[in-house]
Amino acid sequence: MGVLLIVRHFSKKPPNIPPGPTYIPLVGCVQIFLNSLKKGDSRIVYRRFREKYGDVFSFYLGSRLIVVINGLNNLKEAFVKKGDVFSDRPHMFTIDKVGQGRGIVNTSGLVWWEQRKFAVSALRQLGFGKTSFEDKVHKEIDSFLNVIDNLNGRDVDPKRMIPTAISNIICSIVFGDRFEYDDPLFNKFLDIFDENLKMVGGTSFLNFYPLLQYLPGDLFKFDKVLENVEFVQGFVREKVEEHRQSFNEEKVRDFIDAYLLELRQHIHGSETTFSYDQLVKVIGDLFVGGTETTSTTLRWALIYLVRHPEVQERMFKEIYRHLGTTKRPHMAFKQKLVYCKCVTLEIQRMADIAPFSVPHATSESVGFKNYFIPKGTIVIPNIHSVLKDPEAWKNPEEFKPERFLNSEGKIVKPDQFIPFFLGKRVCMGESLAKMELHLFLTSIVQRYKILPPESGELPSLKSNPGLTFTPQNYFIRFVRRQ
Ligand code: HEM
Repeated sequence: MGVLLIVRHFSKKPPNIPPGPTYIPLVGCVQIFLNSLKKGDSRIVYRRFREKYGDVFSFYLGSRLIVVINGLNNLKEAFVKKGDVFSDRPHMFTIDKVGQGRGIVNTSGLVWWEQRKFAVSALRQLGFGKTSFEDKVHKEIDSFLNVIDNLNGRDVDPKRMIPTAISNIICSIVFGDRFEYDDPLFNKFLDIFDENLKMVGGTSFLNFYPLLQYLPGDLFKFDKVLENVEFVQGFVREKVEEHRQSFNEEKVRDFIDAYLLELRQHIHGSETTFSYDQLVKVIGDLFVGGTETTSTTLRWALIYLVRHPEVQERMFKEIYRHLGTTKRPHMAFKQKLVYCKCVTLEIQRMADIAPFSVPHATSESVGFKNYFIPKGTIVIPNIHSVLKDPEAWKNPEEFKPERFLNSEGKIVKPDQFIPFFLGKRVCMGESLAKMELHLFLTSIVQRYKILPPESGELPSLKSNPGLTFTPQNYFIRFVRRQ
């Protein structure tokens, strides 16, 4: 009888929620469950559901209601027009354990608002994404090109060297320092990030079937994830302590100093969300947000370039015409490199690395498109439905940088170009990411031809679904231009 009552309780749907597939109480939608189990590509499942149930559909996983929103206008209506309601993060077992209600990426309400507002303003003051910041990126590009030079055109999998360069840029903003490529601690750091990104997909079952946490052993590797997070936080805490010892409020060196200064201003004030523990989480968020995304995009970029030598040559000709082979491709020249800009845009559209953004949640019950969405519902923005919308992009699966050029040779960027998403949670690192992508790609193409490996095997376009959609491992060669 008790079991029947529990099952009845969990089978009761709120009235008028968006349509969707049937589900088994406590298990949820079987298709989604099986797809998660075999780590399948949700883009395909969601496309089928959209065809059947419309632009706004819902399903259950475990006993959690999930709503998926498709199409640019609907995304704007939810995340911009009704952004106050659609911008929370969901409470979930793993996120709450890892995030502990701190930082930016996984928080909501006052903590999110204060920490994000401060971080955006501090990063801007430190020159984030501005021309004054460029030198730091160029310095990292120099080291990166050095590593490539030393390969002498041998086969290489760029999987490690790209995140090394990109995370070093975040290091220089946050810690005021960078690491050498062979620094053992830094490499351990990168290994741990890698390991956690691989394991985090498996842990998501705990969010929908929380009773699984009581199984003996570390079946979902979640204890290992927490151990890794603790290691990284320990390292960050040490850096914060070093900064505290040498802090001089007249000379703000980096993000940690900026935060320490802010903390001082709150010492005698009223209640505040600023604290050392918050700082450690915010730094973690800047690393996770700023490393994996840009690195993955660059790894995809090399794949598209090696598969499209004609695009490389057209980029090189444009760079050569304006800069020759030795002048650095500074941001000041970006406006001249119109075709190169189109290539970067098309790479981001095609790579579609965060097809479902980061899950949102409703902060209160809300009416949307004649449906009812209860408070605390998980909401997934389907960015993929917009970046590959056939009504906005002709032959959306075709790699075609010229699609961004109008008949006068000027760049036109349709509203559907939303790889950084939109609304209140829009990516905080957009300006830095754009700078990094432009400078890395133009610097690489200016100096090398990117070729398939000796075996001639072209890198695959298949992706590994995960937190971001990453390419499969591949080898290429960088051969210096004469
Ligand atoms: C090509 C590179 C990048 C892409 C495609 C990208 C994309 C995104 C997307 C889709 C979101 C989620 C928005 C949402 O919650 O709906 C996001 C959030 C975020 N991004 Fe990026 N990002 C990139 C680079 C960066 C960089 C370089 C940083 C550096 C600091 C960064 C920091 C963040 C942070 C902190 C958030 C969380 C914002 C919040 O929750 O309020 N991202 N990004």
